[in-house]
Amino acid sequence: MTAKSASDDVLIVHGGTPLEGELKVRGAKNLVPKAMVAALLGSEPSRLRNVPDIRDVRVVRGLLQLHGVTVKPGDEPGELVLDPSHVESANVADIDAHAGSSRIPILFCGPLLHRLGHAFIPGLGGCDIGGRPIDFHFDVLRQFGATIEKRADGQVLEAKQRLRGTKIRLPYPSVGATEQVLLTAVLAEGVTELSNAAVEPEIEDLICVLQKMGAIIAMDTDRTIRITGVDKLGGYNHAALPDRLEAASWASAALATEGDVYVRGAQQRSMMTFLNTYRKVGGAFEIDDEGIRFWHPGGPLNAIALETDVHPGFQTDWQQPLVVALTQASGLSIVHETVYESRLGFTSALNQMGAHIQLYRECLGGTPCRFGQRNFLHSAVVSGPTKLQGADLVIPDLRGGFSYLIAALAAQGTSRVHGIELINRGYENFPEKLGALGAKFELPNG
Ligand SMILES: CC(=O)N[C@H]1[C@@H](OP(=O)(O)OP(=O)(O)OC[C@H]2O[C@@H](n3ccc(=O)[nH]c3=O)[C@H](O)[C@@H]2O)O[C@H](CO)[C@@H](O)[C@@H]1O
Ligand SMILES: C=C(OP(=O)(O)O)C(=O)O
Repeated sequence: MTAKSASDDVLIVHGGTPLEGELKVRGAKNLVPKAMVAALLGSEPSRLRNVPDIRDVRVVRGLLQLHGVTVKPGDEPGELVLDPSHVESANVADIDAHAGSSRIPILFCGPLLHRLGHAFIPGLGGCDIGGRPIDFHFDVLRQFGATIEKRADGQVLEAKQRLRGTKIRLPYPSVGATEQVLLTAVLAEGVTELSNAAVEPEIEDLICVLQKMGAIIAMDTDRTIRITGVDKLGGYNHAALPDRLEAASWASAALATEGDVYVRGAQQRSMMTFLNTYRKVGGAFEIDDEGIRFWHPGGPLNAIALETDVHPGFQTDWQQPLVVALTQASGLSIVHETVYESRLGFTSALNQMGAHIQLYRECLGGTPCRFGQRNFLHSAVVSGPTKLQGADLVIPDLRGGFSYLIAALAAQGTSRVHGIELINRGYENFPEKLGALGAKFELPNG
């Protein structure tokens, strides 16, 4: 931590007050930037509604503008109008400067190859929760007919002729690689068959966007997606699905602080697995047409065994916030992280606050995963309940950061949470939302 980040980017939290009240979640961080990239494929303007003001959206907006797309606010709040009539090459140094902390630049490959015949992809950002290779992406792009040249500052891709549909089997149902295939196959010549695809709700919503543009995409029940390439796509008018990851984060905060929070926009369908787990832990919820109320019903919480997985399993981005609530459950909880090999490092700071969390290299869940026997501390035993005490915390990644906020809110005493700018990557206006829920905090430089 530099002296600058220590003093400029800090939230001082006075813990011990239950979060109570209402907030609204808008469009999903893991859909909105991708729908914005999809607009590049169209020959007409697109309208995207329910767009949150988060850093990943700002990064993609900047990258689209660098490539000649005009991006303007629409008539209603949270609406963007994206006009791709004049797509052009961008200066490599500018792309590098704009790519920032996001992983989305990799998804520009297919659309830029279709529009310009070439693309430059800078080094990627995103959360530091594992190696996060992009080998699947480049393997599939080569199968479509692209050539890829690795350079020190990024990758240069070229399509000498129209990309061709192909038959692909992903080694693992990667969200990003599935989106890469979708965004490339829709304008490729002929049919693409993708098996072992990811089927997260955000992917289904991206498919809805592409279908509105004129794409032909069929989803089978066995993780197979068939795309019939078309010659031209139009624009879309779409309201992004709400952010189920943010909704679950606030639900976990309600549980850990013994609070009661209504999350307007939260949807049962995309959160079913989370809701089942929440109920097993002892959290209460009530669903209506506008959102979901989450609360701690009093009494002890239950320890559980939890394994993260691809959809429809327990989403890995739900894991870190819920672990804070598990420190308040009676008994031993087991957490097996099977999506990212290094997503449990954030627990050491929770231990400094008084939690008892022990990490293991073994697969402690029921299913052996890719990380077993490979020296990754990817399983945890959480022993609770433990009282948490305020501490000085440095945010390691997006969800880890929100977890530290929850821990600081649940703890006795005062915490200083450093590096809160990272949270802006995926949580819109979180200080305002905390304020509306009655949290006691100061933003000394805000
Ligand atoms: C912007 C966005 O939507 N981010 C989400 C997306 O990330 P992202 O799309 O990066 O995640 P992936 O689903 O691709 O990654 C899953 C696993 O596949 C591995 N892998 C992936 C690609 C590849 O080329 N090679 C490879 O080995 C990764 O290292 C990881 O272990 O899905 C993740 C899993 O639901 C979520 O946690 C992220 O919030
Ligand atoms: C891991 C995450 O995002 P990203 O893929 O953008 O790093 C996340 O949202 O928790």
